[in-house]
Amino acid sequence: MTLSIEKALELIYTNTKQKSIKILPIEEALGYILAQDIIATHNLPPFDNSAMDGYAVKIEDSDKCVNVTCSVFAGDDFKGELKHGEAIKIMTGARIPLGTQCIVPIEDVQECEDGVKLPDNLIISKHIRLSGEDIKKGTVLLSRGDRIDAHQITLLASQGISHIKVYKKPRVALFASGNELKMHFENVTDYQLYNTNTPTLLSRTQELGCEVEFIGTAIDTLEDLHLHVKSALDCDIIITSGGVSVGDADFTKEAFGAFGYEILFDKVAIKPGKPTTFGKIGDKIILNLPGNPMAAALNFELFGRSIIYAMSGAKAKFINTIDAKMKDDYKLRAGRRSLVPGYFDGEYFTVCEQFAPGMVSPLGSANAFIMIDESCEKIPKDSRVKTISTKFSFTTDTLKSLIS
Ligand SMILES: Nc1nc2c(c(=O)[nH]1)N[C@H]1C(S)=C(S)[C@@H](COP(=O)(O)OP(=O)(O)OC[C@H]3O[C@@H](n4cnc5c(N)ncnc54)[C@H](O)[C@@H]3O)O[C@H]1N2
Ligand code: MOO
Repeated sequence: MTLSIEKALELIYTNTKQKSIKILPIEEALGYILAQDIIATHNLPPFDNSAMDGYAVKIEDSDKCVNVTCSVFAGDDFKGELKHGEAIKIMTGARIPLGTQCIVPIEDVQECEDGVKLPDNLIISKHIRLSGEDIKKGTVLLSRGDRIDAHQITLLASQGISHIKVYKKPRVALFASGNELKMHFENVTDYQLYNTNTPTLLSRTQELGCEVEFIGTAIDTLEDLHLHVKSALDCDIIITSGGVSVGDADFTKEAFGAFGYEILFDKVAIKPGKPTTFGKIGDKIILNLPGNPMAAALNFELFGRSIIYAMSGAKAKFINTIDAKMKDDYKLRAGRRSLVPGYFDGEYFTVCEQFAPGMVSPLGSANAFIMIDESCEKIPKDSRVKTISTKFSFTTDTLKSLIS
């Protein structure tokens, strides 16, 4: 039965279990998904401090010449107290001396006989960074399901957190099938071509934070396919390409069948990508993509990416879109949801000049695609479309419609 994309994605999300957890030092946690909430254990800044190199002074000394008694540097444990008629020279980040009411930047004072002449417009608390104004002890800094990027590591380090609980990365096994295929490091003859799907999926799954195993390229025999399936079964997700159509050498589903393949869908109302197949062997998730390179790549972006997000433990596990305006009119044949690759420049979406399911060239220039509703025959220039990025990960914690 041919399934709608919505139903297919629902089956993916309901059948994919998230990974278990482990503990990692934060310097190794980049790209992982946090498996705990992080609560601030202390204020940041930890103490009131100066935002400027300048002078710690009292408001009532505005427009006066004051004596500079000493200097305080960041990292000093200065215990003295500021008195009327005095200034303490202070550096950015140094703890504010007791009795300070504001900081005057160095460039705002003039030298005078007894020290420095203060301006006449002093404002209470000016240039003082208050303890806790950035982070308050007890607040939730990061939540379970957040993806750890460089700036999340900033927050963790700011709290002196050395180890965190994360979800293990999904382990993906990849192989392609086809007698005509050779690896990029082999020689091809005039009736063969290079396997481009597996290197593509290998790179993309790595980009998406998976640990990846490249099993190889199978020839179109059940025996060789069985060998490849067996080698892939110790991973969490197996993604294949090719051999899912109705040709006499399309054995992929049959080969998985020998291992107890429970197929959850094997036809989707989408163009390209109709024969995309999804299912399980025990708790292993299987995605069989069509062989045609552009079809495989774009269908991976919908189904493969959703499997990875669902397994990753990420809170924002649903693909999200970015609105764009159509650069030009675009006409198409109605009847099936169509995936149309193109380039999103931040404002406009330009459809690739030429594309077809079996091509690789559109993948080089496209950075996004749009999924067009089956009822649509024309998208006018300047109309709004929802682009699905293939270069960035825009995700959301609520399921959104992806259809333009
Ligand atoms: N009678 C029908 N024929 C086809 C149908 C159909 O419904 N009825 N569907 C078509 C559609 S749609 C697709 S998509 C393809 C999918 O076929 P397979 O998944 O079985 O893929 P293959 O036949 O193995 O290969 C298709 C095409 O792609 C090239 N290919 C395959 N793998 C790779 C790879 N790893 N790297 C580069 N190129 C690859 C292969 O050489 C073929 O040209 O079936 C249609 N037929
Ligand atoms: O729909 Mo196939 O997946 O044309 O290329």
